[in-house]
Amino acid sequence: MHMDKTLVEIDRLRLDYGSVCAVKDVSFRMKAGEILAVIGPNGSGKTSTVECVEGLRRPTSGSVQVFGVNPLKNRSQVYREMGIQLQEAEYPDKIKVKELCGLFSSFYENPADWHLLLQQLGLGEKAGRAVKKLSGGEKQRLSVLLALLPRPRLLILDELTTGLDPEIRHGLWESLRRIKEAGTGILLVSHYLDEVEALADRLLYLVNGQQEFMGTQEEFRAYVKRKTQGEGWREDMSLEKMYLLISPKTNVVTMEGIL
Ligand SMILES: Nc1ncnc2c1ncn2[C@@H]1O[C@H](COP(=O)(O)OP(=O)(O)OP(=O)(O)O)[C@@H](O)[C@H]1O
Repeated sequence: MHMDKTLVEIDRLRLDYGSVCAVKDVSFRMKAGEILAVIGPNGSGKTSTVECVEGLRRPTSGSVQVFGVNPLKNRSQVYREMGIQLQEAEYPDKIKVKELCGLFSSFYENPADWHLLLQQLGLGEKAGRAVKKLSGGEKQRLSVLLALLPRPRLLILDELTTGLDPEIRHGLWESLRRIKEAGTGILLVSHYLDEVEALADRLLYLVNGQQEFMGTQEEFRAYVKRKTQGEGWREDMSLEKMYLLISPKTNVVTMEGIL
């Protein structure tokens, strides 16, 4: 296994979209066999950061290395060992689940067994169904399956379990733990902090493109306690409660003036 290997190394990443600075000064390393969760409010730069890792965006400054190379310049090499969960992929109207699995498998030299993955993800019965006709949760699971086909060393998941029922969510978490134990690094973008709490070894917390915190869940606990100076603090707080305690307050819509 590649347990001791650095998978991702980001140094002082900055990404501007014209006059908008989406990512300001982000630096971290990610190792094989760890789950790193990227958290933060809407628009805080999570997807932009991850897209730099995927080699889809050119950093304005700073450097990004994946498997020791620049993912922008070596995309095909990197993609052989990177699995990306595509959120809003459009597929031909009539393509069936099994056809899509076969097609994606043909991209890789040694793909994972998609028949087995279909069973494991509870999609065994849907092999002959048109992808367009799957439910939201089924499409979501199919996107995870496609990301696993390259037997990735690095798996990138954006909003993994949106729209999934509790049983399937928990089943997926268990699968991810096994995948991690086998040495795959998982970069997880999520607003579901119960999911992050259950899975992540380390957290990258972004606010306005700035890296506010990077460290383990234990370290995050200490960080929140320090930052709030104990105000509103409780020792048994969930990650979500801690997050709410320190997150920038946004306007709350009330029904006054609407009704
Ligand atoms: N293609 C683009 N062109 C211009 N601005 C963009 C573009 N993509 C993102 N942005 C802006 O960059 C900032 C960061 O966006 P990004 O999508 O990385 O945030 P995010 O943390 O992933 O948000 P969310 O939680 O809503 O998915 C936001 O202000 C967003 O409006």
